Order: sequence, then C-alpha cells, then structure tokens
Amino acid sequence: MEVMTMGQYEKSSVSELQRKRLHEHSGCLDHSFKRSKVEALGPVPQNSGALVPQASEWPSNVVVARSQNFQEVIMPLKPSRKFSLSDLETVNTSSCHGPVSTNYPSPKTRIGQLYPGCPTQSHVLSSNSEDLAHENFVSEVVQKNDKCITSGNPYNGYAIGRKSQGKTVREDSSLLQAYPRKDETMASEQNLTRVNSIIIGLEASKQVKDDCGKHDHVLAAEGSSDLNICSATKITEALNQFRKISGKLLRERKEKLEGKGKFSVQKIHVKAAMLLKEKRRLVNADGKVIGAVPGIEIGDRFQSRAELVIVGLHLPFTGGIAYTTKDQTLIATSVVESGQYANERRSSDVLFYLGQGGNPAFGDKKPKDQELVRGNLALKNNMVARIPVRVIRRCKTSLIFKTLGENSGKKSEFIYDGLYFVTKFWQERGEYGKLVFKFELNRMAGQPKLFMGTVGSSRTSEVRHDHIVLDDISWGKEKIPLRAVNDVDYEKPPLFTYITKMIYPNLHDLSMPRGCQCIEECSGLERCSCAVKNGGEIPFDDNGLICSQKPIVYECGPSCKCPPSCKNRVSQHGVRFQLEVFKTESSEWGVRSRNIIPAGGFVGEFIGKMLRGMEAKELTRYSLFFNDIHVNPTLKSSSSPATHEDGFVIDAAQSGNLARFINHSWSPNLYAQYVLYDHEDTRMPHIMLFAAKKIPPLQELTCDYSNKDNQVCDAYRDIHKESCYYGVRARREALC
Ligand SMILES: C[S@@+](CC[C@H](N)C(=O)[O-])C[C@H]1O[C@@H](n2cnc3c(N)ncnc32)[C@H](O)[C@@H]1O
Repeated sequence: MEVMTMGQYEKSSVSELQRKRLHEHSGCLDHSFKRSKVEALGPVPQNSGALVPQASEWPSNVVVARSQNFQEVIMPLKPSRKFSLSDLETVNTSSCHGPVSTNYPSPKTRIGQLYPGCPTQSHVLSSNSEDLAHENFVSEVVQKNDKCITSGNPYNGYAIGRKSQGKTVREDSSLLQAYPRKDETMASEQNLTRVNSIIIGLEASKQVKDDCGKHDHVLAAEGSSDLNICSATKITEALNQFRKISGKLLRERKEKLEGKGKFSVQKIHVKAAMLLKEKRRLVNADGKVIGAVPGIEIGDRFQSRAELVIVGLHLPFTGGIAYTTKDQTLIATSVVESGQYANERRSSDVLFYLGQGGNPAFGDKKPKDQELVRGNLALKNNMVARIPVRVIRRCKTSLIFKTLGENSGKKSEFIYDGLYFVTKFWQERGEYGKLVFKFELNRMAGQPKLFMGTVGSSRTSEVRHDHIVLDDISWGKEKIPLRAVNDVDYEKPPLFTYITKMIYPNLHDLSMPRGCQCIEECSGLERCSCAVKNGGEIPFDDNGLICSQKPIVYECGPSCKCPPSCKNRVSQHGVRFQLEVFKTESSEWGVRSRNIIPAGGFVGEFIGKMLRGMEAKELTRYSLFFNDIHVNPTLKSSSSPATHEDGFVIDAAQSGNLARFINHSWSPNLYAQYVLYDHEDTRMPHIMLFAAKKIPPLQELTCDYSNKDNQVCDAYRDIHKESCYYGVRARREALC
C-alpha cells in the first residue's frame, strides 16, 4: 500500500489526491528498489536521481510514468490484467512543450499511452538516462527477462532497444504510431494487434523474437543511430538553427537588394537547409524512417516545406511524395497535401491523393499520362505491403509567426496529420485530359485527432466536412467508389439495384456488329470499319475526349480485333471521374464530380432496364425514352411528338446506376450521346453522357431531358417547362 517513486518523487508535483488514487492501486507493489542496485541505462543526470533496479528486483506489475517535470510515479497493476490507461489518469502532466510548441492539446493521460500493450509480466520503468532525459516524456518498457528493453516517447510511439550483455543497446524504431489519447479512443487490444502487425509487416525480416521471448512488438529497427537523434530536443535544436540561419540569409539578401527587386524565400530556405545538412544537423537526413518520426507529434506545425526537411518529416523540398528503398522496393514515407493539386478529402480521415508526374504546371513541359514509377509506384507498394505513410497537410493559418524578430506574415503552415494506409489506387482523366493516378489514403485508426484550425486541403476550399451517408452506392461494382453525401438531412439515397450493364428485353435479338480488323490501335484510315461508320474518323482525341456530337458514335466492340486500349473505346470503360450523389437544395438527389471534368470527358451511361414502350405501362421518374427520329425511324415525326409507346424506354427505377440521379436542366453541362458498340440496333443505343463544357469540381451535373436536340426525354418534360429547379427556361448554352 504505497506509492513508489524514483528520483525526485519526494519533490514531485503529484497532488495528494493523486497520491491517494495511486495508493489505492498499489496492492501488489514490490518495494525492493534500492539505490545501490541501480543499473542505469546511461549516464544519469545530476537532477534525476534515477533508480533503475536490477532485473531480479524489478517488481512485477508496476508501471512507472513520468510527469512533465521528469518526476516519476510508480503505479501498480493488478496481476493478470492488462494495463489500462485509467491507471495513469492521475499523473500530473499539466503542461508540455514539443518541438514546435504551438498546438499541443493537454497531454493529460497521454503519458500512459506507451503502455497499454505491455504484457503483464513486463515492467514499465522510466529512465533518466542522459539521452532520454532530454526528451520530453520518455519512458521505457523493460521486460523482465532482461533481454528486451522498449523505450519510447509516449508522444511518438516507441523506440526499441535490446539488453545485451548487461548493457542496453538502443535500437530505436519510429515504426509505431502513438497510442490514442484516452479521451478520444482508448488504445485497445485490437489497436495493439494492428500496430504489431504493421511492425511485423515493416520489419518482418528483422523481428527479434528470439531475443525478446514471445513479444513480437519488440523489434530491432535499422538506422538505429540516426533514429536515436530523432528526439524532440534534437528537432527543436535543428529548427532553431534553421530559423537562425535562414533569417540571417534573408536579412542579408534584403539588405543587398535595398528593398528593390524580388528574391525567392524558398531558395534561401534550401540554402539554409543545405548548410545545416553539411553540419550534419538534419534529423532523419537519409529519409529512411517509415512511419512516425520520433520527436514529432500529430498536430506539430511547421512554417515551411524546408522545415519538414529539417525535421525529417518529408524530405523533398518540392515533390509531394517522399519515398525510400526498402529491401529493393520503393516505399513511400510521406506525402504533402499542399492544396495545389487536385487532391480531395472524402472526410477528415480519407484523402484521395493525386499521383505525381505529367503536370505542366510542375516541371513537365507538356501534360502527359502519369506513369506507375517513383512516388506512384512507391504508394502502390505501400498498399500491397500495408505500410503506412505520413501525411502532412498545408494549413491556412491565422497565426503570424514571429521568427526573425519580425512578422513573417505567413498565410500557411504545414501540420503533421499522422499515418495513413493506402487502400486503393486507380487511373482517371486528370485536369489536362491525361491519365492520372489517384490513391485512396485512409487515416490509421487509433491516432489522436488532428486539431487543425483552418486547413486548406484542396485547391478550392478548406477542409470539407461532408456528411457521407453511403460510402459507395455501387457497392463495389464501379471501379471507383461512388459515395452519397447529404448535408441537408440524414437520409440515404433510395434503394435500388446497382447494375453496370444494360438489361435488354428477352425477346429482342441483339446481333453483334461485325468488328474491325485493326490489330493495333484503330485510326481514322479507311481500313478501320468502325472509323468508316463514324464518317471516316475516330470521334475521340488522344485523351479520350469526344470531339463532337454525332447522331450515333460507333465505338469498337467485342468483335473488333483492336486492343481494349484502342482510342475508339471510351464510354464502354465506365465511370472514370470521382462522382458522388448528393442531396441538392431542393431536397432531391443529384450528381456532382469531385474532379474537374474536361469538356468532352465521358461521365457515365444512363443504365437501366430496356423496355419496349408498349410494355412500360407507367413511366417513372427514372424512365428515359428515345425520341430521336434520326436514330429511331419507327418514331413519328417531330411535328407530332412521339410518345414512349412508339419506341423503347430505359427504366432505372428498380435497377440502374448513378446516372439515375442526374437532374434535368435547361442549361445543362452534360449532353447525351448515342453510342453503339456491342449490338447494332439503332432503336436502342447506349445513352452515354459527356461533358458539354469544362465542369469545375462540385458543380452539379445536369442534362437536358426535354428532347431538345432530338435526344432522350424523360416523363416529366412538360413539368420541367413549368417547374424546374433551375428556374425559368433558359437559352441553352452552346455546346463546346
Ligand atoms: C432521373 S431523376 C433525377 C434524380 C432525382 N432528383 C432523385 O432525387 O431521385 C429525374 C427526376 O427528378 C426530378 N427532376 C429532375 N430534374 C428536375 C428539375 N430540373 N426540376 C424539377 N424536377 C426535376 C423529376 O422528378 C424527374 O423525373
């Protein structure tokens, strides 16, 4: 029944109440610490009075936490139960500071975050060894068998070490995430299992099970000496040095220019960073740290990209994806969400990250398709190996940094958001009409939430907190998940069966067209029979954008000899843009894209059940019928408007796809193009929707269903004329 402390506990700031609570826990506390038997893990600082008992005397089931002032509290754990964060709730950690002391939430309870996974037979000790004493909140987990010592900073995760011949060999690892703050997410056994498996994934070949008994969370990491210096103190020092040097260089440059002419602050930053590199003052200089960087916490803010380099969080000065080589495989270590590119946030935990390359605004002279190389390949490898990547977000800030003795007037800073898993990647058409890679990154569970103030996550807006009511309305049937967002109420879109191919009437004999004989890509030359049907041309450009509207476009089909990549196969490949269903202001559902859609870009097919008009007894709000006498000669002339009974109807009420949510507008940004490729019945072509003009992200996608250009028509064409969401009937904008 006693609270044990080490070192300065007598002078500790643990309150009476706290003592009492600790006291209550102390049933199984071993009192046998003896100063004479200290086995320090390094030189002991004067003021620490560190006591580290010999292994044989380590009490079982205790935990020692360290407070802000390096005061330790020993707390008992009940035998046979796992350590719980509540055991440490009372530790006095009233304030703290970190490498960039701007935005730390109260560290209360965090100090315990190191321990939840410790097996009960382990001891959790603090250490005041010199190198640890300079780090804030460092504690150590020491295993009883005298073989493994796990030490770490509860703010950063673990540093891993081993006990060898009575000496501690510090082999730090930055591979672990910090455990969550208790008040947000309790570190659970599940979390630990996950974290363990990450490490195992990362360091499988280095696992030191033999040394460490059965505790596979104790692993030797590579680059140990580098990682050792990754402490908060080292980081703070490096940052201070950097700010000093870059400040001096900036002042000199300003003086030289005497207020005239411009200079690049970024270049000066790079120069200052290089000077520090020469002095070997950079942290994680080789960029090999995968996972959390010791000494850096979620929420740490940095003033420039150069500072990310200085602290080893993200090494390239400009590139968005940092990667390293591990076992001869490229592995991404970090990405910066700069807000400059078409990255999108699905939520605060899900990021769609644009791959690198092919962007004329950034190095590449001409837009081109992105390739699966360098950072893109690395991110893919992270996905395959389930290796997390650090995410750093650029934030718009109201903070004015007062470095250099003056207001730098910074409008943005960089904030460390934590570790993310790459969960998916795909190709789509980018802003320049070229293929780009998109990676879906999901924030690892169990990390502290990011309190970021205002964060500019995308080029257009601040972080969006869309209320996602459904992750994927296609239930995995489309290549890209199509989420449903509802910021109006909590309703989900109406249920229907999602299909990706048309359902045709049973009786109808759909004959396959004769395909072209082109072995390679089709071209507009006469020998391509599909091009001939298209009037001697391929109706799509090299970027897959449709060149002009036609009564019918003939794409190459299943009986053509050309490859699937043929330029004359576009709409049959399905949805490429990141589309979503959303609740509109009129409380109906609509569709929009999270990407820019270039003019002529293919958006989707109106899919449903094809019915003979006569069979479609009632038209629903999800019915479209063909009303084009050029396409369907069986229809009557336009002077006597055709009804749906004359031809065919696509009904998407029961079974359909995303297009069933596209609304009508008199000023649409999409148009319907008839396309044939897998059958040749002109009475029931595919209805493919293409962008009539460049459509900015998040603008509602609309189509004119009023049979305006002898196209598709919905059952409500007359209603549209009277009551349309989009106001009075406007003059239709010219198609590009
Ligand atoms: C293909 S659905 C579009 C999705 C629909 N908004 C929903 O929530 O399911 C077409 C139906 O939506 C409604 N609608 C679409 N555009 C409209 C508009 N501009 N004005 C009024 N109603 C419209 C009509 O009821 C129409 O029949």
